[in-house]
Amino acid sequence: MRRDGGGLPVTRDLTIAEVRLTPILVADPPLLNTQGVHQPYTPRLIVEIVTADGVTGLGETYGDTKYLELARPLAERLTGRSVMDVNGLFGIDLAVDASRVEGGTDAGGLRGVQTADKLRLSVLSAFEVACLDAQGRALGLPVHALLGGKVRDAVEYSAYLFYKWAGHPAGVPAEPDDWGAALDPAGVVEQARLFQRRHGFGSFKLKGGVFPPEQEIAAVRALADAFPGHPLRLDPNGAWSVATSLKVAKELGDVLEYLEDPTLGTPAMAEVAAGTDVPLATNMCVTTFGEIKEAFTKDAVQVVLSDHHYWGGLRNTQRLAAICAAFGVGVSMHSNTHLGISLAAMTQVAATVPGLHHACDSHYPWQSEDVLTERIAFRAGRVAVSDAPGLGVELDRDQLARLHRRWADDDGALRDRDDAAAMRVADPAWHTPVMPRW
Ligand SMILES: O=C([O-])C(=O)C[C@H](O)[C@@H](O)C(=O)[O-]
Ligand SMILES: [Mg+2]
Repeated sequence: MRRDGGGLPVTRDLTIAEVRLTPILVADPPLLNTQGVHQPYTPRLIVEIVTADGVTGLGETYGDTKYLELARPLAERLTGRSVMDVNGLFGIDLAVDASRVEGGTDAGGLRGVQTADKLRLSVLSAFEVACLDAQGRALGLPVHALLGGKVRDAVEYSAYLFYKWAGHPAGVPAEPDDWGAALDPAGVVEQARLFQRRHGFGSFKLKGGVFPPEQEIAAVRALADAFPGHPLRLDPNGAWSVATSLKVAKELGDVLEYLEDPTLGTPAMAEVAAGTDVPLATNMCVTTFGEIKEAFTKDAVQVVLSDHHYWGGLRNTQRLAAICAAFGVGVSMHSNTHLGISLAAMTQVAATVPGLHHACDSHYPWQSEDVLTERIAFRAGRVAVSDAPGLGVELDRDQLARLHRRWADDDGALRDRDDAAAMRVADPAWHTPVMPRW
């Protein structure tokens, strides 16, 4: 903190002087889910908020077109506002065209209802994180201190296992990956061993809904044999009927920490919850504050996966966690594909949530690329909570420019996530399956 001649601290000028938005395309392996497969590159948006003092705060969110179309006019309205005025940020009317969103099919991301307000929050979250990062850098405080202080020094993450091909289809421009194929129980266990060797993970989540339930039951059994006593979770993104969900819960009840979104919709989840003691988790039927009352009064879910991107930032994540605690519902953390800015933000807010008793999801190990000068490390499956000012990360501008050029050079085919379109490259007859599939 600079001081004047009399030794008194000089207040910083935290007025927003500039906002920079950089859409990028990030390499992604051929990860399979119930909608299809990940495209070779996924869109993300990097937000920079620069104060009159020259302090730059960083944020990150989805980079698909519908998010960009909201972020751009928002960015133009921020100059002259203070990075301290985060409440004011959420009061800005973004005039979301609901017809562009509601009722839209979820072409990728598998994160529940599509609403105008959720789209708005998914954009604002990146600006909130950037404001908090700027505040912390200007005041010399970590973001967790701005959120009330940390209750843990490290945040545990879960190995996010996927069925995957060895590589993207022949002829498709893509970055190679060194994970190999995982299309059966042995492949899933080998992938889990790699996650453990590389990052020390002790908790394992399998993305299911890809193969018939019997095969996924066998894969989780193989994981339980390979990692006895370790927390395991399975997530088919609503691919099963109530009856199938109950069958899987019965078969795996002795080894599952929780069963995530076995079926679609709160009523069906409530039916499954009434028929099993296996805790049900969700990032599909409770993804907005408006969905909490029905789900909690029906005991449809026992764990809600937060996600600061679509819940509307770090402070809303804390609010969600407090509501979950009030109802005796657990809280964990969801992940879509993301980079280090978001991992830093996830870790800062997770550090402040007392009732966080489940390892958080993160796709970060799948991302061979990042826009930071230094990758964030998992050690013993945990990320140390940074006490550096702000988020504690620095932008690698050369990397940012390279990934932006990839986005600029794209003909539009990859600027919006579409797992079904990616699958049709390998299987032209593929269409997003009607749920429930089994
Ligand atoms: O937990 C989840 O449902 C997800 O992370 C949804 C994601 O879209 C995941 O299925 C993926 O990235 O393929
Ligand atoms: Mg999920």
